[in-house]
Amino acid sequence: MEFEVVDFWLLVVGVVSLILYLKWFISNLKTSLPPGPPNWPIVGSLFYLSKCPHVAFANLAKKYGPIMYLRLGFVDHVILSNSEMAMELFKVHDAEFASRPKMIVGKYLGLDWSSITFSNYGDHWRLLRKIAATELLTIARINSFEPRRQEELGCMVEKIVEHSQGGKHVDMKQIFRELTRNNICRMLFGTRCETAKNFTGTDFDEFFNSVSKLIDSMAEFNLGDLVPFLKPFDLQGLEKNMKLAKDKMEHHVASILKEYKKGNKMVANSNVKDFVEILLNLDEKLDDATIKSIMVDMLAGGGDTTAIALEWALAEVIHNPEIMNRAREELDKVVGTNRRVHESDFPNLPYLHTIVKETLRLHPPAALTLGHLNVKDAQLLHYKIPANTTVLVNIWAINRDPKAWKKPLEFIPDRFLNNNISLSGSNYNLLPFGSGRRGCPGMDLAQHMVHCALATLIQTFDWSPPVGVKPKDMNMMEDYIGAFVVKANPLIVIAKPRLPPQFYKH
Ligand code: HEM
Repeated sequence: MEFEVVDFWLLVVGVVSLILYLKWFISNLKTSLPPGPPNWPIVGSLFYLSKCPHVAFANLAKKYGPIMYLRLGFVDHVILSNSEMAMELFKVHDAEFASRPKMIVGKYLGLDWSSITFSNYGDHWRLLRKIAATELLTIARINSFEPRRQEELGCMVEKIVEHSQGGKHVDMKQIFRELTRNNICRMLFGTRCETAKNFTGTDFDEFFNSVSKLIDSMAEFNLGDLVPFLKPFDLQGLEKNMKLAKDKMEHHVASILKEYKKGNKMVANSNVKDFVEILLNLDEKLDDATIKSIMVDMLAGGGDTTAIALEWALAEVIHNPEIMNRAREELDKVVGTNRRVHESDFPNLPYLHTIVKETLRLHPPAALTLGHLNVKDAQLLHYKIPANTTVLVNIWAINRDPKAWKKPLEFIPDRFLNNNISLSGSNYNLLPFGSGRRGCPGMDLAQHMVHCALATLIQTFDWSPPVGVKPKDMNMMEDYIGAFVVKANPLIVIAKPRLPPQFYKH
């Protein structure tokens, strides 16, 4: 009898243990890490990366799938490479993955991780995003700066004429950089970069060069970020250079801020409010450090990204003359040839919109999102994502996914005619500005700048590739510099004025 009772209880314990084990086993199976390449001791999967990480990740994804785990040094990374996975992140788990990895570059470019871009998901970031969304980058505010953007376009047109005198080739990369940098400076503090120099001694070429150096260091995987015990040694010398660049960058924004605080607005009698003025007069009083970090966000986020998009857009329409002709026909029909195109014409220029969308699909300046980080253990689909994983979305791979786009490597603006696929991040097959709460707050401004400049260029000049190069033979190769996908060869072209002389005087 006793034996029977013992047997019974042994059986119960055995069955319960088996059930618990099976449950644990199945749940572990269900929440394993995503698949990925082998991880070697210390270096992890670093060997699989190349100069163009977005291309390396896209190639690895062909083997391991659209959600992939890599350990880079000591840091867990997950790479998402298709629209389903992007939707899973941005729509289903957006808040859980809304923090940022504490990368060394954030200390310098993000002024101690205090900028919108580099700060963690929390109250400070929320306040800054709110200010950006409700005070600085609203459509009404963007529109209030249209006269300044038009003046800048006038300067750009004049410069192109000057540079192309006698049939000389024009370096558009340089021209676009100046245009977008001046546009952003004029929103921040009213004046062009050169004028700011006369006013405060601020050398904005030096400022932007410092920012570029800091952004360049983002493109290089910093060993100090990946292998924490190597951080103090700064083996690549990156941190030393970042500190130098940050000191210059901060000095320049501080000198502008100082003038404003003394009551010296740079453009007297203007009824358009500059960003710095707005930031100094908010109901929530901001300290200088916060104002400086927002200034850096705008100057760093908005300058070169937009210039790169413009360079690709103009390169593609010169490379595809039939597209250029159709865009010009549309402009001539809607705007005519008696006045320059205005931003108010945009709703009537649907073909122009398709060119901009197609440019940002095929050539998204930011190939990867910035790192998204989960502070707690989380899941994406049924995969386990350990706390403090850096999640990157491969925008470049998604925008050219053959499952989502027909002939994905061809430049076909028509694919956006008669549909309302938008660039705003609601279509997960097209994510040049990211999506969700960490998506780009400057996307409307960027689109205004690109549309307006491209329309003006197509309206006012005839364009051709350098002598001896046919449009179809133009070099459209990509390179990855400073965390951006740029044209490997700067766009150097021939521009011939096509309208009466008054169009070219500013
Ligand atoms: C064609 C131009 C631009 C492109 C392609 C672009 C793209 C992006 C992308 C992909 C992100 C990262 C999203 C993520 O991590 O998920 C981002 C973030 C950001 N962008 Fe842009 N951007 C552009 C223009 C601008 C402009 C004009 C500004 C401001 C004036 C700006 C300010 C920012 C800021 C502050 C962030 C960080 C947002 C956050 O962390 O909350 N960007 N942008």
